[in-house]
Amino acid sequence: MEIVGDYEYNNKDLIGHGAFAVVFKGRHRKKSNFPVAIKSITKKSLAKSQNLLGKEIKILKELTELHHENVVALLDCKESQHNVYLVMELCIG
Ligand SMILES: Nc1ncnc2c1ncn2[C@@H]1O[C@H](COP(=O)(O)OP(=O)(O)OP(=O)(O)O)[C@@H](O)[C@H]1O
Repeated sequence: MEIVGDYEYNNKDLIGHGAFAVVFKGRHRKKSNFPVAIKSITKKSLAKSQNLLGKEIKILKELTELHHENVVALLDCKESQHNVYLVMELCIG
């Protein structure tokens, strides 16, 4: 299991990938019935897309403030030596 703050994911549980990130299905470490999506961005690719990521975090934070059922909330942001992680509510369907 990979640990991201209060959350964890298994490398096998890949959901998808976008222009600069891979997204895994994960969960809260203490609440196993609390599923999340963990977006992992390598710092290498960050160098190319720093502006894009900055905008995405800003927008996600603003949207999270709305507490709207149709808007995915950003739960946490963490970084390791090589990666930046965005922990979000998991969208199903
Ligand atoms: N919160 C989430 N819940 C469930 N699946 C998600 C979530 N966020 C992303 N995904 C899945 O991971 C894939 C990649 O997401 P990501 O945000 O990296 O890229 P994208 O939005 O598809 O494209 P781009 O990189 O161009 O913005 C998505 O297509 C989706 O299938």
